[in-house]
Amino acid sequence: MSVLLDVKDIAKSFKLKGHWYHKRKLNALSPLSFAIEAKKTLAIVGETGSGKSTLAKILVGAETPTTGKIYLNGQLLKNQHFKQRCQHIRMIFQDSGTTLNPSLTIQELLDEPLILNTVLNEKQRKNLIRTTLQKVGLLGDHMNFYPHMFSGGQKQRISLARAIILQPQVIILDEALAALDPSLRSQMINLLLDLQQQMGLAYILISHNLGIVRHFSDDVMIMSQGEVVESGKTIEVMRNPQHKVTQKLMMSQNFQIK
Ligand SMILES: Nc1ncnc2c1ncn2[C@@H]1O[C@H](COP(=O)(O)OP(=O)(O)OP(=O)(O)O)[C@@H](O)[C@H]1O
Repeated sequence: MSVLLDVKDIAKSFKLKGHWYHKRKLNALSPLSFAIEAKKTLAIVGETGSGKSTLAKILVGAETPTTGKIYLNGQLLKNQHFKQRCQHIRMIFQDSGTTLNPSLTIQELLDEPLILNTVLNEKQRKNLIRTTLQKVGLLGDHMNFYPHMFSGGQKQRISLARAIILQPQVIILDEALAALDPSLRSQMINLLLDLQQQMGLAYILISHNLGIVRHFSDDVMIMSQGEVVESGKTIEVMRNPQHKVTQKLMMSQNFQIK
């Protein structure tokens, strides 16, 4: 398998407010590199403030890295090409479902990215919206409904439909499964795994929950204070955690693999 997303030496520092002769900087991310293949999932785990969201924002183009480069299919992603970036790398948040604009129908919500990013006519867009809703386990006719007519789990599926409608290659799941109860969560994980195979997607899973990370990811990166302290195959890292941050995380969740 060849590399889909190649992240090389990405770092980020924020300038903090201060006197002009005493400007302070916060290093949110020290230079880090990783690569993901299609149909694979990389989990990013770390305590609060470890830099996970900053990294995710850089990947989707919402933050500019201080240094480093990102390649998708061998092509350098330019920071200013936001449209190209958001077509290929999409993000779903924990509360994505609740942020759906309540005054728009599902059809209008899913039509927005298509109008902005494609040259499809109205009929083609409507057909694509119908098939995308079916792909995420909803009905084509749900396009005429409003967000408040859906449950939390269904709203998360609508966010997923919005994320996949432009046929992206990478989806970042930022605690996207955290708010779901265990049975809805496993349904959503199975759906995500099916879509991964069908569409050749790579996932980046940001999660605090080591149970989800173990079930869902192939590889894991453990972060602390902006640095990757441990990384490797999820099962191997969890069987034999080397770094004290990983060990502490596992102990705090009473998590053990024999
Ligand atoms: N816009 C910003 N300006 C200044 N500092 C920032 C900014 N965004 C993030 N930071 C700082 O960068 C560091 C990393 O933050 P980040 O949100 O990436 O952590 P995180 O691992 O996602 O945490 P959480 O799990 O709580 O979301 C923190 O110290 C944070 O305060």
